Amino acid sequence: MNKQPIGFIDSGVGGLTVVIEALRQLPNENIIFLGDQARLPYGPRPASQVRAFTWQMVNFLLAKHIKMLVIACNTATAAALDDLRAKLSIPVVGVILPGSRAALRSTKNGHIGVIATEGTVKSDAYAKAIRSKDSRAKVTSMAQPKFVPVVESNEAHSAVAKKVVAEGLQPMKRLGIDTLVMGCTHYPLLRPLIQNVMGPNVTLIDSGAETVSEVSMLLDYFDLANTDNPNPLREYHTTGSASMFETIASDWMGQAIHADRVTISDLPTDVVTSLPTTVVVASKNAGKVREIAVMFDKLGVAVKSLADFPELPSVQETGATFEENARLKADGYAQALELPVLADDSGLQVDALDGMPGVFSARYAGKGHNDAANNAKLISELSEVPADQRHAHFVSVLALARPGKPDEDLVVRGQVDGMIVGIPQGDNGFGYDPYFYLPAFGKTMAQMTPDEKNQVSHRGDALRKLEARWDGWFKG
Ligand SMILES: O=P(O)(O)OP(=O)(O)OP(=O)(O)OC[C@H]1O[C@@H](n2cnc3c(O)ncnc32)[C@H](O)[C@@H]1O
Ligand SMILES: [Mg+2]
Repeated sequence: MNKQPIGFIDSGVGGLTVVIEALRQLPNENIIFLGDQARLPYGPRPASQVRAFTWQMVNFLLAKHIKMLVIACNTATAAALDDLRAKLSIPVVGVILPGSRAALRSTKNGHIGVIATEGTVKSDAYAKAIRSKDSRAKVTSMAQPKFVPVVESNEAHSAVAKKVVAEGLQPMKRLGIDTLVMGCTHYPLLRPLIQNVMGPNVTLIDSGAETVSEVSMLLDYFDLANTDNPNPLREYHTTGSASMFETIASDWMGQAIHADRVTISDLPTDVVTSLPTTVVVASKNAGKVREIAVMFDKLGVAVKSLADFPELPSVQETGATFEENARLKADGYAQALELPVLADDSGLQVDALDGMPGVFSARYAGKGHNDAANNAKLISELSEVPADQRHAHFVSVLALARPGKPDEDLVVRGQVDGMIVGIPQGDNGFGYDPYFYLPAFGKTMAQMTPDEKNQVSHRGDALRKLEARWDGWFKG
């Protein structure tokens, strides 16, 4: 379960058609909406400018820690979806593909009409998406530049709207289409008028509603759904007039809506780096990566490990302390990958062995070392030491590094105390776990479930310290 909000953006109020559907289909989700009414309409603008505006809105939402982004705007989807997907690691959902799929499901004669803004029509995004699924489909697209201004000036129910819609759709009527995609999230507000002009034999496709079905599926797929939320968050922001937004939104959503104004100059111009959406755990030890991923999963941050970057040269662990090695690994990989990197350097310190194996824990057995060989050496070194004098400590030092800032790592240390037993017990965990006995729990670390281990272990201890500080460190 993930309690972070889902972010929705649109050029204006039109994207609320998607939000309304989200409220219906996903009532437990926290929702933040931003409409860029001050710079509306997006339709006639060059794609590069739409992309730049879209990024500003996205940055605003990233700073609010969204777990998924919905581009509730066809023009912005056509201009920016690929770019956003390439650079963000939260799932990004656009409106064009879901709308295209629905149109293909609906059409019987294979001729689909699309009405959209100039930008969307020019991009040919619907025709491309529809034909990529069915190359025989015939798609006729037409720009309707007057529809968005009618909706945004709260005229959707007026005689003006009726005239604009009737005139705009005349050429569409003669084509023999049986399905019409409302390829702009503003258009569903004009739905009765559009249906009236097109007649009962043409099925209207509301891309927004289809989009929410896709959102719902992705929430399940990425295990991001919020299943228990008695007081869901509903936040509405506009770069234009809050009262105008409130009037249209309240009328349309059938309830009083409160909106906040965000001035354009307050929209971040750079990609927000306050909290990353992906962290690379710089470890080749799968056991460690599994334990660390638990915390980031909870924070909604995607985790990659060195296994995802097989070409990367290894950083040598030449330090004399856990901290030195953790920093070497975190900094080395962060500079190479240009991503935030978390490294763990950890090990076992046995009092009777003067703190050995310590930083040599992974390679204690020397050449050809592995867990079994390391454990065998440990037991042989301790063969003369009585059971009640085998005090030992697991230590984990975590270093979090950002590219370009090697001197500013966030470093935390966790520890757990126990005893080394002569007979291994338990199959969980990794490394020295079957020999590390915790008297207070009456079992070894390898007899604990992953959850239990995380609650008592050196790494769990360090991760909790990291979690408490990492937000401030990133923003600082
Ligand atoms: O350096 P990376 O790639 O992260 O993986 P590694 O296994 O080499 O990791 P270290 O250099 O930090 O060495 C830590 C060793 O200490 C041991 N160790 C650390 N944490 C442990 C844990 O939670 N349970 C059991 N053994 C652990 C284990 O043998 C590890 O290989
Ligand atoms: Mg190592």
